[in-house]
Amino acid sequence: MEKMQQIVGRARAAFRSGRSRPLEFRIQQLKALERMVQEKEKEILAALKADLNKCGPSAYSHEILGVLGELALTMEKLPSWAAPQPVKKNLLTMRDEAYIGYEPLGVVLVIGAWNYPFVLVMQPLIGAIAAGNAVVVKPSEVSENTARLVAELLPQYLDKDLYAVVTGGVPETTELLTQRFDHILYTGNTAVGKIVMAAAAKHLTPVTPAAHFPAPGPSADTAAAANSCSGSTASAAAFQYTDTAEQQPIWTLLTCGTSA
Ligand SMILES: NC(=O)c1ccc[n+]([C@@H]2O[C@H](COP(=O)([O-])OP(=O)(O)OC[C@H]3O[C@@H](n4cnc5c(N)ncnc54)[C@H](O)[C@@H]3O)[C@@H](O)[C@H]2O)c1
Ligand SMILES: CCCCCCCCCCCCC/C=C/C=O
Repeated sequence: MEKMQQIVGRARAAFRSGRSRPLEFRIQQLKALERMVQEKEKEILAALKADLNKCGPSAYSHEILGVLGELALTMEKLPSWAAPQPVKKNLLTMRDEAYIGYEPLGVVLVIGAWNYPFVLVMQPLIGAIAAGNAVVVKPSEVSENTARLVAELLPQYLDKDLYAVVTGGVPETTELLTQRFDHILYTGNTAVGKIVMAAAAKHLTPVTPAAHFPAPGPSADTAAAANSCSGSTASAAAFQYTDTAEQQPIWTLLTCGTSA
């Protein structure tokens, strides 16, 4: 495994080149991601089946439609989301052009969890690309087939330097977290959430956690049960919670406003 410093350094250098910023580039990368999900749907579903025995309508709607829906919405709305917002002038600014302009933050780390292993890395990735950031994606090692597939596919469709994938488990995530990121999007249990936030604090990096269901690490059995083909109370409840409380447009978290 390439040293984390090199991976993050390459993403930062690519971000500094400025090429992730133009709206046309961001939309082109999102289109490539859409093409990836459409062309590799069978492989994605096979990985979910191998990891979690997840299949049928539950796998398709959450992990494929969920991602395609996010992509379609983001590509449609991005021009208006990214446009400068005029602000009211006052005596001091009346001779100025006053507006809020949205800027990307830099290099964003996305840490995913095992139970929705594809959608939980793809949705934050979509938001981070849309906002013009470079991204390092760390899929959950527990769903190893999906993690391997994400690592194999993303470089085939996206800018390799701007958007990197790191696979592996606790040692790799620990090493990755020694690096400075400009924002971290973490999904997982609360105990690891505290580790992630403590590591981020050393660099004053803000973290957006999605860790509201404290849970012990899964066994193969619990993973399979929670995501069985027939569905389960556990996965339905998780979906409902997320649907009502967490489907926020992440891009708003990943940009900072500046006003003239
Ligand atoms: N709110 C939501 O949207 C949402 C969505 C999905 C899952 N969840 C929560 O996440 C839980 C599943 O999370 P999990 O933690 O079991 O998933 P997990 O075991 O897949 O771990 C999540 C990530 O943390 C990393 N990690 C694990 N131990 C670490 C350590 N010591 N140091 C640094 N990184 C470490 C892993 O590499 C992985 O990428 C669910 O049961 C639920 O509670 C919440
Ligand atoms: C036509 C229906 C499309 C629905 C797509 C929604 C996709 C959302 C997937 C959410 C997955 C989040 C899981 C959270 C788990 C918490 O433990």
